[in-house]
Amino acid sequence: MTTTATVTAAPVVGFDQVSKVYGSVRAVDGLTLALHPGETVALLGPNGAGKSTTLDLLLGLKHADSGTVRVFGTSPREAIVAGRVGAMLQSGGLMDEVTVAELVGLGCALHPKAYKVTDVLARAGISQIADRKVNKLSGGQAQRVRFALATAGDSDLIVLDEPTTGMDVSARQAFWATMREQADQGRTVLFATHYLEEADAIADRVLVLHRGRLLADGTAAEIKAKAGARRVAFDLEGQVDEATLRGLPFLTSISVSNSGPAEGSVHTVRLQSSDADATVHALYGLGLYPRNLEVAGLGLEQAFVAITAAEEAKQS
Ligand SMILES: Nc1ncnc2c1ncn2[C@@H]1O[C@H](COP(=O)(O)OP(=O)(O)OP(=O)(O)O)[C@@H](O)[C@H]1O
Repeated sequence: MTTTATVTAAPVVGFDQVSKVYGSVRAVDGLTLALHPGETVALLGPNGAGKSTTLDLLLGLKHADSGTVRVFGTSPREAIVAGRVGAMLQSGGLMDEVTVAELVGLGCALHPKAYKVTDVLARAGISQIADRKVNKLSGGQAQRVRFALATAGDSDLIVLDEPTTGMDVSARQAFWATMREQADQGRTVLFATHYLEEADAIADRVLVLHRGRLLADGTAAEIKAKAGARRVAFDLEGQVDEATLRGLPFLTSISVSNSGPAEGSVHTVRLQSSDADATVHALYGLGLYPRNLEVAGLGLEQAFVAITAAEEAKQS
């Protein structure tokens, strides 16, 4: 992978024991992490986990109560003034009474390493609405304008807070194709999302935040493995005693649905187990004959739910 980022010893982003407190809420709690050049990193976490606060700290929009935030080895403000960071935040921030072209033109004018306005509009897929007033845009179009502002110049780090919320499927695909190009040119991309399939498909690295702390940090495959559980699915013919199935060892969840042509003829069982081999062994031990048996790892979404639920259980 080529890199346009200046090679320095400092990471692209460095958080060292960073905390941010609102009253009694520790939105970010002793967070330490480093992002490296060329990485595409997804920031995941349930509502209120501290994702937006983390991005605001990184962009210098909020200040840490303790710890240090460095961006390219400098303060966030210095990095932004130098044009090294492009950002797309969740909502607000678009001036109403200007056209799309005027607003993007302003974004370009403010960027020390700006691209041509027409190129920025084209890349974000908004050339055709360039003359439209910003307050007349649909939600998905407004997101594209925010994306255009985040890519108005040649930044080394692009920060995106829930960038595809409100975009339709094709807009979302086009958005990620553009983002991939940015990453392939060596830029570091950090995005917060609730769409776990996007994180799975796009990110080289996934950070899971929970109550302001880093709960997991690795590739999507590592996060899935960390959840430890596997999915098992099979069909059972004839009458099924659900209570017996619920007694299988190592289950973390189970659902039984009627899937045959006649009521009660075939049941499809889907379960999660922390030891799938032992669960399946016990199933045969009950004298049952599972058909169409499938054993698979967890998807990122299921792994995320399992990891955060386990942490909730530990803390309560
Ligand atoms: N300005 C504020 N004043 C008080 N509390 C705040 C403020 N901003 C955030 N919080 C609280 O800090 C915690 C973290 O919020 P944050 O918005 O960073 O989470 P998030 O992970 O981005 O959530 P979401 O997925 O819902 O966008 C939440 O409990 C939130 O209520």
